[in-house]
Amino acid sequence: MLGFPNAKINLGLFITEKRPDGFHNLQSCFYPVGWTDVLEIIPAPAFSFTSSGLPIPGDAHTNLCVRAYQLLERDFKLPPVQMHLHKLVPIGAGLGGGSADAAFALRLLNEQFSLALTTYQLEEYARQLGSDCAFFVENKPVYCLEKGDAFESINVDLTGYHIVLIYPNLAISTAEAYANIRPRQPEKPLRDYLQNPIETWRTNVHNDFEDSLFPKYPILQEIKQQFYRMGAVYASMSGSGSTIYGIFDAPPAIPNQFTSYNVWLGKL
Ligand SMILES: C[C@](O)(CO)[C@H](O)COP(=O)(O)OP(=O)(O)OC[C@H]1O[C@@H](n2ccc(N)nc2=O)[C@H](O)[C@@H]1O
Ligand SMILES: Nc1ncnc2c1ncn2[C@@H]1O[C@H](COP(=O)(O)OP(=O)(O)OP(=O)(O)O)[C@@H](O)[C@H]1O
Repeated sequence: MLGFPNAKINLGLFITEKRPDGFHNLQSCFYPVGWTDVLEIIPAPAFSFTSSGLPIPGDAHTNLCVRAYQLLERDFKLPPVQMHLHKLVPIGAGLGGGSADAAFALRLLNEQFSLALTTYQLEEYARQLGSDCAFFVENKPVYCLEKGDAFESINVDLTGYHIVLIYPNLAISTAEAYANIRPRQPEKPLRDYLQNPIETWRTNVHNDFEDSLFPKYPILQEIKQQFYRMGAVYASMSGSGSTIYGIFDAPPAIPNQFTSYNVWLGKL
């Protein structure tokens, strides 16, 4: 069985407080984008996991796809499988790539072996693998609260807009990015700003990670500014970085200065 675990972007990211468990409460809108990995899971005589494409740091035994299989194996008698992941979505990028792989592994195993898990049950498993992971079960635009794993519906539809994502070959660890954050309570909930037209977002739909990461990595701010010079209706960093995205009315020409970076262009 074949799946295409996709990236997400954050439309705004307010980090509101540090929690007693060490994690942070946040407000964000997660929005799926079409930059994908490829994940194949087929029944096999013995369990195996292999990957190709972008190198994934860490031992293959700890890959999130393997951890998804092991999590379900605790509760179900799963037959052995051969899993292959072709990695295309950059890592340490704020795009939730690893979380998407894990969620798609859960979804594919559920289907392949007719486990009959509901969306709610799949989300419960996904939460154990990462804060971003539960989003990829339903994989539709959603307003996120708490650790990024509690959802409310929101009326944000960017269908028809063009998007450019630039990963400037700079991996940022999520844990490290959170460690340098000073949480703040916003004047108004992010949801209120997102309900206004996208043309107004530039002034108040903010990613709080930009405040600590832009001074440290000036290239990130340069890309964002370049997107606005190119006519973006909205531009921002995604998640804990380092990917910067720009949303456009029409597909833009990519300046030469970006050709050495990992660039993805598509439609929302
Ligand atoms: C930055 C975001 O991508 C926003 O969408 C997510 O909050 C990150 O989610 P994620 O990559 O799934 O993160 P996890 O694998 O759950 O956690 C990695 C580390 O990030 C920190 N972390 C993560 C999520 C959160 N709400 N608060 C945190 O403080 C913790 O130090 C944690 O040990
Ligand atoms: N399938 C996978 N894809 C990517 N990283 C994985 C995967 N499985 C395990 N990992 C581990 O997770 C780490 C990346 O996590 P991290 O959360 O920083 O990046 P991300 O997947 O780009 O997501 P985000 O930055 O949005 O949180 C890697 O260094 C790697 O050790």
